[in-house]
Amino acid sequence: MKITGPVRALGTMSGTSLDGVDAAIIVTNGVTIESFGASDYRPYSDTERDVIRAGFGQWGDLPEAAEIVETAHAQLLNRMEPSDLIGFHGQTVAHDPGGRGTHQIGDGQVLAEILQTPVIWDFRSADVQLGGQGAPLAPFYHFALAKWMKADAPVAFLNLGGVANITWIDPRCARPEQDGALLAFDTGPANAPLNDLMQNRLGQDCDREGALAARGSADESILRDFLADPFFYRMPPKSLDRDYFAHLSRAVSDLSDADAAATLTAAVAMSVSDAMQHCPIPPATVWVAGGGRKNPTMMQMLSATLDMPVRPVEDANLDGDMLEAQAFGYLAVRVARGLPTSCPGTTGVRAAVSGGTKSVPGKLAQVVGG
Ligand SMILES: Nc1ncnc2c1ncn2[C@@H]1O[C@H](COP(=O)(O)OP(=O)(O)OP(=O)(O)O)[C@@H](O)[C@H]1O
Ligand SMILES: CC(=O)N[C@H]1[C@@H]2OC[C@@H](O2)[C@@H](O)[C@@H]1O[C@H](C)C(=O)O
Repeated sequence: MKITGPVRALGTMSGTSLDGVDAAIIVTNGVTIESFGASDYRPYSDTERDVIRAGFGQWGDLPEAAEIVETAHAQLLNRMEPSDLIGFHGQTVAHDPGGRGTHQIGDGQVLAEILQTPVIWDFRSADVQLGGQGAPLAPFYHFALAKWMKADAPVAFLNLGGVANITWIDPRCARPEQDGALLAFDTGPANAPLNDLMQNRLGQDCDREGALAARGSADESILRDFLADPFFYRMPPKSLDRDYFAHLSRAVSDLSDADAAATLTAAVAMSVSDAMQHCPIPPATVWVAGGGRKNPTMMQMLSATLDMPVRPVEDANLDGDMLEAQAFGYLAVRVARGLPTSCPGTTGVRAAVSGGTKSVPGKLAQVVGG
């Protein structure tokens, strides 16, 4: 497929919180954003979630979990408008960039056959093979968003999913792979330890609206220990496995429910605040996407800890639930055009690289990047 102008790309994301699959249309030439299209969501059932979660931390084939991921995507995408190209992230089950690599399940060729549409997938492997972290990959999309927003001074995007990641952008640069245009890295936990606490103690999926944390007080000594973790002493780019900070849920085991939730919520704000020291200059605004922006206690703690405005991306007319899905639609178009999807400033890769594998209906997968 030769891309000369804007195409309709359908991007998908099945994130670390395992709530379900997001899908969103974006019209783009892989450089500028022309417009946003429809989006939709398909939750995983409890049984599906349990099967996928059982695969977390495993590096081998997970046929049952992979089929669940493929089927959920196929059901969701089949009920959406057709597109020219699909960007399929898959589901991350294990991530160890300095060691065993990164492992996303779900086969793009299967989706290409079912949906009769070209699919770009396996976005992270080429980056890891070239010495990168393989994550985060949304930063090249954040760069396009900063241009779309007509930002004229550095801004940051903060994604609060299971893990938190930040992208610092200098929109005065012409291209995202240019030196000094982007700095991106995972900052620490977002909702994963808090969700685990809510599940284990109260059988709830999350601290809805931050109501529990709002009633508690954060434990300063646990937070001090948390910030002493070697992860915070590493220079970016750096990335995290979802469960790297799982021990934090155990560290709060002697606290009341409310104090434990407050401590885990404060840990998110403290680690984002710690991350700011790496930004070349402070961003004018921190634009927040991901489920954590719907937690008012988390947002208040962030505002109290950071020295700049912290605003949900909705204030810029964006959909904070769909940013990651849009990102993988955008990146799919870049891969199809051979444009880079990561660079030293975003993943620590040796040089800018165009990752991804392309599968077309009826054909064997062919690597187009790397
Ligand atoms: N109303 C709400 N109140 C509090 N927390 C919420 C609310 N809505 C969503 N969340 C939190 O956001 C999480 C989902 O966030 P999101 O969908 O951004 O994660 P993800 O995309 O799966 O993760 P990642 O970006 O790490 O892959 C939920 O698990 C929950 O913890
Ligand atoms: C390996 C992996 O799937 N990482 C995810 C995860 O979820 C958030 C954070 O950790 C980020 O590094 C990444 O996802 C986003 C979409 C990214 O690549 O930009």
